[in-house]
Amino acid sequence: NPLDDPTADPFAIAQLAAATITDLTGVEKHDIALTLGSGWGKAADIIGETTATLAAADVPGFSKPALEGHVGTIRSVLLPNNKRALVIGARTHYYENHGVRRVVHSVRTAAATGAKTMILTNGAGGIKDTWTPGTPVLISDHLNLTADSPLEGATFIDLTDLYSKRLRAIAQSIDPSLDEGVYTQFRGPHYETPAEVQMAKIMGGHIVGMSTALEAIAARQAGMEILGMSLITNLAAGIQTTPLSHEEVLQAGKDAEEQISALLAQIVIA
Ligand SMILES: Nc1nc2[nH]c(I)nc2c(=O)[nH]1
Repeated sequence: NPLDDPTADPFAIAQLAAATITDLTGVEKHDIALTLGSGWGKAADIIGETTATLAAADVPGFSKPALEGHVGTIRSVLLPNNKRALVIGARTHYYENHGVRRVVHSVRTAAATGAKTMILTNGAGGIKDTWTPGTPVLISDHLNLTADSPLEGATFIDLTDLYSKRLRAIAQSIDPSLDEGVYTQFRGPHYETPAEVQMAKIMGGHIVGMSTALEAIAARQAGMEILGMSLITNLAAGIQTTPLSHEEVLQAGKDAEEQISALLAQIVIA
């Protein structure tokens, strides 16, 4: 992967990836980009008409996803409002240890295709005990516990309103029942101990996950407006009495797919 060369320029590789996407999809410019996390995969099918599906591995800087069941694709979707959505189903997680440049490459590539809005979705654990598995929540802010950043050098970037209040208001106008919470990105791949979940709670976190925060910082650096949404697929360790199971996580995502895909379909054209 060209991004594994420490002397490479990640922004040049994002431009190359964007040019490849334009060539392979025949679409000059994309207006909005979505990264679909666990449980959100179905959204791509219903937000509009997919006119091209690329294998992520065919686009410079992308690689085969580590999560089973996550087909590594990049899709160009024509929305009902004639805008173009780039749907990235090929997230690289920080826990794969390929470095933060690979984690945020999809966001930088989306920006290079012209997208001004970045929708970051994920599956996550819930700390609020009023949430049940299958509940989608808006991300209002984040706690970045990776001790890392996609920014290099003296790039001091403001992160206030990182998760756009304007886009959250649009989402809540579509579904007034949507709650919101602070997303805590842990490095993973292990889940948190109950004590670590309590630590996140004490620090003001409501959601625990292993993605999104670093991608959001890179999206802000690229000047994009960001909407983050988590599908609470399990209550975080210690919040619920039974131990976590990956199967439960996958099932909760499946059950919620219809509702959250319909929600996204309305948000992208709002
Ligand atoms: N860190 C963390 N990530 C997750 N992803 C999913 I799905 N559930 C969890 C969780 O409970 N903790």
